[in-house]
Amino acid sequence: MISEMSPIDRAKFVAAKRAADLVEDGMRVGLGTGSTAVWLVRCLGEMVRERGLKFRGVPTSTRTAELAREVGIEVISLDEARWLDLTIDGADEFDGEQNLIKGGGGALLQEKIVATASDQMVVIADVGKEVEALGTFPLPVEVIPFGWQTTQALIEEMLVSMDVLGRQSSLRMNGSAPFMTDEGNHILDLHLGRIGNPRQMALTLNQIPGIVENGLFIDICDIVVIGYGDGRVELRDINEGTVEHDRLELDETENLFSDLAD
Ligand SMILES: O=C(CO)[C@H](O)[C@H](O)COP(=O)(O)O
Repeated sequence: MISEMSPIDRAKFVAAKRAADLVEDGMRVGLGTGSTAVWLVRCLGEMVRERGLKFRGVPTSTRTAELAREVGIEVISLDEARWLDLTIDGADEFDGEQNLIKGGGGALLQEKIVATASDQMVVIADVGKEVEALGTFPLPVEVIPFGWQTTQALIEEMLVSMDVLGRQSSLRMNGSAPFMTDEGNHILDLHLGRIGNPRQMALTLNQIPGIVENGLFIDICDIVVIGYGDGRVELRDINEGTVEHDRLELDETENLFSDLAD
């Protein structure tokens, strides 16, 4: 029931629900990873089952692929799709230019490949993800396991040369073992505090051997759909320069939530 949802979950849900309405018959759609993306996939599954929506989804992780199949979405690989109409995904942070930090769920590599192969990337996020400058959320960097400590040392040296204040990094763990991505890599989380020049940071990081990809998404996101705990939704389109306001009626949301929770 909606009353049992925390404001943050409600905010994630309404953003996901609004973004699901952007999916049209015949589209090839990238499906993100994370708790907000879970709502998206459930909403889309409901639209497939109840309204006969016909689209094909390209998941950005094995978790999302499993859920998508479970809710009745036709799943194809990126190579089958080749190019996508739309990707809808969550984010850990977004700034006023719609640059992002992603990878909190460890799926940044597939997420970046899929988003880059899309005509449009739509981010769904609760309002708490908006920041003035990226970097409060630790920046995830995917590294290959071979020599990861050397890669970590090179990253820390690079941060010193870039005069970045926060230079600490930590290997992401899953219990007592290093976290493994879908590609069998590790994640280093960089505790930077504030990233003054995200574009330069993204380019410089990717020049270090051993780094597969970093979680900075620069100039990739076209639309951000921001959800609020009271059911309000704001849709910002950076290319069109438009801002649209909407509100999901809580009764409607409540019904959807209890249906989808089943
Ligand atoms: O980048 C991601 C996964 O790699 C997620 O999109 C990001 O972590 C946001 O997750 P959530 O919707 O659970 O807050």
